[in-house]
Amino acid sequence: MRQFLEIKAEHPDAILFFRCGDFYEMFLEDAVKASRILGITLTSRNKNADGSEVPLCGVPYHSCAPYIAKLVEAGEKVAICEQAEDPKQAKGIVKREVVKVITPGLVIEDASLSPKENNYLLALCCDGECYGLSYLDLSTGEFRVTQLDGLQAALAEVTCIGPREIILPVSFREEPKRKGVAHVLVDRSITYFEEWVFDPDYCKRLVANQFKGATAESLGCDGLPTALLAAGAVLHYLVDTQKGHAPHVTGITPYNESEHLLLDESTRRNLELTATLSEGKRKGSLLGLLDRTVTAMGGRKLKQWINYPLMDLKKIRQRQEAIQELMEAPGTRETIKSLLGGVYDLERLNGRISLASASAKDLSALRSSLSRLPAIKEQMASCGAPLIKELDAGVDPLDELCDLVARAIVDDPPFVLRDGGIIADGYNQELDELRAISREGKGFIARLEAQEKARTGISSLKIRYNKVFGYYIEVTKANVSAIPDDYIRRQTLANAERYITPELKEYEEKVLGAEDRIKDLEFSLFQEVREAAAAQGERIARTADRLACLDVLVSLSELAHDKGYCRPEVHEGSELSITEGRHPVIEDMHSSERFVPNDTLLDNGENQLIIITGPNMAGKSTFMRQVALITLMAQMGSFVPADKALIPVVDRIFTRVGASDNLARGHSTFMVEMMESAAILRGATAKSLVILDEIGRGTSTFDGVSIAWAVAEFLHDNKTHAAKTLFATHYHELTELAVTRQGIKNFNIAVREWNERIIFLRKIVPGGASHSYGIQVARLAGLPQAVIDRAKEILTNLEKGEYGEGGVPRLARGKKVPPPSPQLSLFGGGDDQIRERLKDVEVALLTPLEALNLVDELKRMI
Ligand SMILES: Nc1ncnc2c1ncn2[C@@H]1O[C@H](COP(=O)(O)OP(=O)(O)OP(=O)(O)O)[C@@H](O)[C@H]1O
Repeated sequence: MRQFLEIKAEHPDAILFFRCGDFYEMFLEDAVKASRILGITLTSRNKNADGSEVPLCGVPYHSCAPYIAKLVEAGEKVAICEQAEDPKQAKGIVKREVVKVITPGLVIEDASLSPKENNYLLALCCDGECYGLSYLDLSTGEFRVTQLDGLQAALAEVTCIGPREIILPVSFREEPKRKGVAHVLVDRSITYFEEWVFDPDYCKRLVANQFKGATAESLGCDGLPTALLAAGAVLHYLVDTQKGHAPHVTGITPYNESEHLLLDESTRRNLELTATLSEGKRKGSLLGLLDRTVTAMGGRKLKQWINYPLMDLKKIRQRQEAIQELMEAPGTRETIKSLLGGVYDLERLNGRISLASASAKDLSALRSSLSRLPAIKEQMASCGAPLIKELDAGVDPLDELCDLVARAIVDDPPFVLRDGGIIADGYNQELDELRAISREGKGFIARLEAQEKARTGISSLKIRYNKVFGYYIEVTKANVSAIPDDYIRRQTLANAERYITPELKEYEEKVLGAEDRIKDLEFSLFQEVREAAAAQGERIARTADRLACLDVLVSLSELAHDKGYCRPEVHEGSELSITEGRHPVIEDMHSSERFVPNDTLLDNGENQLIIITGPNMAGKSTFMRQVALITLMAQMGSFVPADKALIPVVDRIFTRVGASDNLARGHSTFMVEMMESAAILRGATAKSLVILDEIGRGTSTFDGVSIAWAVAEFLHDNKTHAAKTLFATHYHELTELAVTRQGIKNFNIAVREWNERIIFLRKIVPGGASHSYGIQVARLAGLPQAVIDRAKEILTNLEKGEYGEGGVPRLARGKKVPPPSPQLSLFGGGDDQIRERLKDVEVALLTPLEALNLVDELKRMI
C-alpha cells in the first residue's frame, strides 16, 4: 500500500492499474470509481489500523483492453503501473513503475477508437487575441497546427476538429473572458496545464527533441509562434503520458484558415455536413451520403475534405479530373475499390507499430495490406489524371518489408505474444530446431525406452516422468543386477529403483527447456520484425495517406456515376448558376415523392439577393440548403447533384437556419438567432454565400419584419458585405424590396390550390407569393378541426387589416368592449358594415327574392 500510495501521488487524476501478478488491481477511490464504471465486483481487504477496509477491484492483465477502453470512454485517464523487475529475482517488494498513461485523447487501441473518426488531443492557448491551436491523433501520427484571430474563430475551429480531449492553460479557468471556453467544450475531457508549459524556450526544446533537432522554420511553422506553444503543450503531455515515445509523429502540418472555404459552427450543424441535426448521427448527413470509402483511412480523409473544402482552383480541378477519369473507367474503379477493400487501417497499424504495441495480428494485417499495393499501383499507373499520378508516386510498395513479414509471421497468428505460435517455420534455424525437439520429444523417449530394454534385457524397464525428478528409468528390484554401469541411481522405492543417464538428462533439458526457449525466442524475433517495420514508419504513413486520397476519389466517382452528378465548372468569377439542381441527401431518401430539381442564378449584380417566399412545407429550406451543399461539394472537388453547374470560388458559407438548441449555453432562441445574424453581417464578404431562413421569426411580427428588412437592405447596400444571398421569409412585405433595389429579386415556390387543399409543386418560380397556407399545413399536420376553423376566422380578420390602437391585431374577445355576440366580436369592422346595411332596409317592402339576396350579401360580408 505504501508503494501504491507513492505512485498514486504522482498520478492523482488517473485511475492506477497496479500490476499484481496476473492482475491489474485498483485500490481505494480508484476501485470505487472503476467498479462502478466497469460494473465489476468491489471487494475489500486488509483492515487498516483504524478498522476501515481497503476497497479493491481488479481485472486480468491479459484481457484488460476492453476495461481500459470503457474507462477511457467514460472520460477517465488510466495509468498503467507494471512490475519493473522479475518477481523471481526481486528482493522484498517487486519494483513497480508507471509505463504509460492512457487518456481519452491519446488512445491507440482499436477497442477505444471508431475506424472512420480521428481521435484528437487538442491544445489551445492564446497571446492576446491570437489563438494558437494544435492537435494530434496519436493513433495515426497526424499533427496539425494553426493560428486564429479571436476566441470565436478559435472555438469554431475546435468544434470543427471535434477533439476527444483538450489542454488549456490554467488561466483559462480564471479569466472572465475565457472562462466560458470550458463551458462551450463541456462534453470533452479538459486538462489544465500551468503557464510554464507554454513557455517558448521549453516548447522549442520539446519540438527539437521530438523532431530530431527541427526548428520552427524547418517545420514550416515560422510565423505561427502561438500555434507552436500549443504544439509544445501537446508534446509535453506526450512526454508525460507516453514517456515521450512516439516516433511515428514525424512532423507538424501547419495550415491557414484562408486556404479553405470557411464554415462556422452553426453552418456545419445546419447543413448537416458530418452529423444530423436531430440525432447527431453520420447516417443522414452529407458525409453519410458521400461516404462509400472502403478503408478507415479513406473514411477519415473524406471527413477532412468535407470539413475543409478548397479555395485553390487548381487543386479543385485536379480532384475533378481524377474523379472524372475514374467515373468514366468503371473497370479501373471497381478493381481499385476491391483491392482497397483488403487494405487495413495502415495509419493506425503504423501508429501501433511505432509505439511497440502492435500485435502479430497487426503485422499480419500490414503484410496482407502491403501485398495489394503492386496491383493497386498498376491500376493507378494506367490512369492519366495528374492527381492520380501524383498519388501513385507516393504509394511505396515496401516490398522488402512485406517480404520480411511474410517470411517471419504465420498467416493467422494468435493475439497473445508471449505464448509462441507467431513465427513461421523456416524463418529462424534455432527456432526450427527447438520446435523439432519439442515435437519429437515424446517419440524420442519411446525410442530410448526400447533401446534400453534391448541393451539391458530387462523387459519391464520403463521411462517415466515426474515433476520432482523429471525423466527417469525405473527398474524393479528383481532386475537391479542387470543394469549397466552408466545408470546413476536417484531414488529407491519399496520394490523398484529409479535411475537417470547423462543422455536422458541432456535430452530432458532440451525438451523441457525448448518450450520456454521457443516462447522467448519467438517474442524477440517478433520484436525484431516489429522494429524493422517501425523503421519504415514514414514510408508507411505516406503510402497510407495517398491510399486514403485514392479511396476518397474512387468513392466520389462511384457516387457521381450512380447518382448522375455533373462536373461543376468552378471559376474565379461571381456567377453561381445551377441547372436542375437537387438536394443530395433528400433526393436519396427514397420517399414516395420524387425529388423536383430546381434552377438557381446568383451573382454580384442583378441577382445578388433572392427573396424566397412560399407556403410552409413548400421546400424553401431544402432549396437553399441544396445551393449551399452544391457549392461546398464543388469546392471539395466533387461532382454535384445537378445537370449543369457554374460555381464561383466562395470564401465562406454562412447559414442562419431555424432555431438551434444553444439554450444550454444560456441564450434564448431569439438571442441565438440574432447573434448568428450579427456574425454573418460582420463576416460576409462579396465572395461569400449567405443563407438566411426566416430571420426575425423568433420575436413579435413587427419587430421581426423590421429586422428582416434591415438585414436584407444591409446585405444588398453595403458593398463590402454584399454576399450572394438566399433569403427565405414568410414576411411577404419583404417582396417590396425588389421594387426599390436592383440586385434583389423575388422568387417563390409554387403550389396549387385544389378543394381547399394545397398541392406542393416544389418548383421555384419568379415573383413573390401572396399566401403562406400555414393553416392548410396545420390541417395536414392534424390540428383539431375546431382550431383550424377558428384560425381561419382570425386570419380573415387579420387580412382585413384589423388592428387596434398601437398596432395590436384585434383578435380576442376583449374585456373592454363586451361583444353583442361572440362570433361578431371578431368582426369589428364587418359588424359596423352590416349594421349600416341593415339600417336602410325596409323589411316590409322586400320581395322574397330581394330578401334572399340580402341574406346572401350579408353572409358574404361575414
Ligand atoms: N424539390 C423537392 N422535391 C421533393 N420534395 C421536396 C423538395 N423540396 C422539399 N421537399 C420536401 O418537402 C419538405 C419540406 O421542405 P422544406 O422544409 O424545405 O419546406 P419550407 O418551405 O422550408 O417549410 P417551412 O416554411 O415550414 O420551414 C422536405 O422535408 C422535403 O421532404
